[in-house]
Amino acid sequence: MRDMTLDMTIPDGATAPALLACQGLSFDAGGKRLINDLTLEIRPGRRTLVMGPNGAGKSVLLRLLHGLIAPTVGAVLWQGDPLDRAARDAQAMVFQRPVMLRRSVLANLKFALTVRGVTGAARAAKAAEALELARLTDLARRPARVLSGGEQQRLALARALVGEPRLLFLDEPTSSLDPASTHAIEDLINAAHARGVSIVMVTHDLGQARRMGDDVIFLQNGTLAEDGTLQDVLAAPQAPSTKAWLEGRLYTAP
Ligand SMILES: Nc1ncnc2c1ncn2[C@@H]1O[C@H](COP(=O)(O)OP(=O)(O)OP(=O)(O)O)[C@@H](O)[C@H]1O
Repeated sequence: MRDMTLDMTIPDGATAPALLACQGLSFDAGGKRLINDLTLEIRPGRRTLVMGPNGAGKSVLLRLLHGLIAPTVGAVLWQGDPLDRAARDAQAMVFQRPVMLRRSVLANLKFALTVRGVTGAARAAKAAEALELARLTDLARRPARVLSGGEQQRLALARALVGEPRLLFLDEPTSSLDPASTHAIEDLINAAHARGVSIVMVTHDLGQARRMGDDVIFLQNGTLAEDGTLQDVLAAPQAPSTKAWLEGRLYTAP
């Protein structure tokens, strides 16, 4: 895992240049425009939440930002340059339902390290450290697929973090977990954030948003309804759709 001393060099995300940015980003599929003319920035050292109603395009946006799908119009920039292999290697993504190798917990972690070129004693040490961090040491030899949902998600996070990403995408990582497992995942995410990992997370959970969010991006029908600091947006939402969503109402365009 990352050296704690690195924390001292992390710039204040509120003023630092964007880690990720896009301008006029659009994505079409199935004859529909799913993401429409999005311009936004992800700032380093921040926990950015992506929120909005079902079908707003949150998952599609995450896949675009992570380079899993290519935009129809526009480009995603990583520190000002087009997304390339090196930029993608500096990122990781955890999905709502993690996909595990049909091998042990430890083997899943070792595989992730091997893919990143970490082998031998360094791999063993990093895998052990990740097991400890995710509180999975006692389950190291268990087949990953028999773990509970919460344990699997802790493993998915540990597996994402062994690559020491600078940016971690999370797509509703706790939506199928109970409160205790949710807190364990939130603790892991916050520990990574404290070590300097920037976070972009989709969530529907306002309580989680209040616990975890620095910035927020609100989507509505593939369009940016509103973005800003979470505090500002929660205190005084500007877009009617954001206001309706926060009040638990169905938004109908005027
Ligand atoms: N490859 C695709 N082809 C056609 N339509 C797609 C494709 N991928 C996503 N969609 C559609 O795009 C819309 C946005 O999907 P997306 O999964 O991003 O929504 P979301 O905001 O993450 O929703 P939820 O909160 O329900 O997870 C949906 O209507 C979905 O059916």
